[in-house]
Amino acid sequence: MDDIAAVAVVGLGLIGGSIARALRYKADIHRIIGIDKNADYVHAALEDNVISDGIVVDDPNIPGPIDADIVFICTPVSSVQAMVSAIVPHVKKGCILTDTASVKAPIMYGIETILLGDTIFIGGHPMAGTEKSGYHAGNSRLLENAYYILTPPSTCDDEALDKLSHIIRSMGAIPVIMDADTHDEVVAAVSHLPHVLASSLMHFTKDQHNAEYMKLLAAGAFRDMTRIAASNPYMWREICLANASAVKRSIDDFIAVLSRFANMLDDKDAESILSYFIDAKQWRSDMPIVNKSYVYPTFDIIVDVDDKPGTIGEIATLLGQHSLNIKNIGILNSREDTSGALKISFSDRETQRTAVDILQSHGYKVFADS
Ligand SMILES: NC(=O)C1=CN([C@@H]2O[C@H](COP(=O)(O)OP(=O)(O)OC[C@H]3O[C@@H](n4cnc5c(N)ncnc54)[C@H](O)[C@@H]3O)[C@@H](O)[C@H]2O)C=CC1
Ligand SMILES: O=C(O)C(=O)Cc1ccc(O)cc1
Repeated sequence: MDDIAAVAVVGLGLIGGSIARALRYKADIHRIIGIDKNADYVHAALEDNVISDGIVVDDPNIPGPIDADIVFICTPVSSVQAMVSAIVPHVKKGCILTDTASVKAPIMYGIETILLGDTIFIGGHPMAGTEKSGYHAGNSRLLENAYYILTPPSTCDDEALDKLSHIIRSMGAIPVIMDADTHDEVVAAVSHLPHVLASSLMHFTKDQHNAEYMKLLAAGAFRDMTRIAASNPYMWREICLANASAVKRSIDDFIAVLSRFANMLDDKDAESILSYFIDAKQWRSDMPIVNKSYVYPTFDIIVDVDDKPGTIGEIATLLGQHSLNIKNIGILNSREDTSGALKISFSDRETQRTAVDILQSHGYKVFADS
C-alpha cells in the first residue's frame, strides 16, 4: 500500500487488536502504532510483532505526535468523541481518523462540533465481532468477508474515502457507504435487538418456577440464540443508550410480531402458523448471513459415539491419518435434535464429505448437513 506508510490503532481490544493483526498480516503494513490505556495489551501486541510502536496512554491524555496516515479509534462508544478531540492536535496534515463504534449518528453529530483542522473524520463500523472482549480475543481473520460500514460526513473528499475503503478491503472486509441515521436504524434491528432478545431469553428462563430444569435441559436452539448474552454488559449498556430510540422502536415492532404469533395460537390458526415459519425460513435463506457474516461457516458432522475413554482420540487419529484438518471438536451434551454426541467441524465441504466417508467405512454412524 504505497501511500499508507503508517497506521495507528487506538484501543487494542477485540476489534482494535483484530484490525492491528489484519493490517499487519493481510494489508502488509509494517508501521503500526498501537495505543491503549491497558499496558498489558500494548506489551502483548509488541511481543506478537502485531504493532511496531506501542504507547500506553493515561486516560484521557494522548502524548503526541502520532505519525500515522490513518488512525483507527477502537475504544468504547462513549469515548470516541473525546478521543478524536485528544488525537487531532497530535496527527499530521491530511490524516484520516476513523472509529469502529457500533452506533454512528451521535458520534457523527458530536464530531461536527470538533475543530478538525486538516484532519478528516469518517465514521466506521465493522459488522464483525464476537461475544468476547480484549486483545487476546482478537484475530487477523475477524473482518474477513464482513461488511464494514462507513459513514462519511457530507464534507468528506473522495480521495480520503477511497484511501480508507482501500485499506478496509486489504484487511479482507467489504466497505459499504451509508448515512449514520440509516445505519443506526438498521443495526438496531439486526444487531442491537438480537442482543436484547438474547439477554431477555436468559431473564425469561431464570425467572420461571422450574428454572433449574430449564438450565439443565436448554439445548441447541437455546444455545444458538443466547451465545451473545455472554457479551460485555458495559459495552451493550453503552450501545443501547446511544441508540435508545431506534432500539426502542425495534422492540415495539418486535412485540407486535410476537403478539401476532400469540394470536395465531389463541385462534389455533394452523395455516397462519405454518406460513409464519415458512416465510421466516425463506427470508433467512435469502440473507447472506451464512457465508458473509460475523461467523466463519463451518461444515459439521455429528458422530454417534459410545461413552468410553479413547473414542475421541481414535476418531481424531483416523481423520489425521487422512490429513483432514479438524477446525473444532466437542462433545454434545444435548442430544435434542441429533442422535449422535460428538460434533466435528471442518472448514470446507469437501473435507466434511471425505470425513463422513472415512468414518462410515470404519463403522461409525455419522450425520452431516448437506
Ligand atoms: N465487540 C464487538 O463484537 C464489536 C465492537 N464494536 C465496537 O468497537 C469498539 C471496541 O469494542 P471491543 O473491541 O469489543 O472492546 P474491547 O473492550 O475489547 O476493547 C476496547 C479497548 O479500548 C481500550 N480503551 C478504552 N478506553 C480507552 C482510552 N480512553 N484510551 C485508550 N484505550 C482505551 C481498552 O483498554 C480496550 O483495550 C466499541 O466502540 C464497540 O462498539 C464494533 C463491532 C463489533
Ligand atoms: O458476536 C456477535 O455475533 C456479534 O453480534 C458481534 C457484534 C457486536 C457488536 C457489533 O457492533 C457488531 C457485531
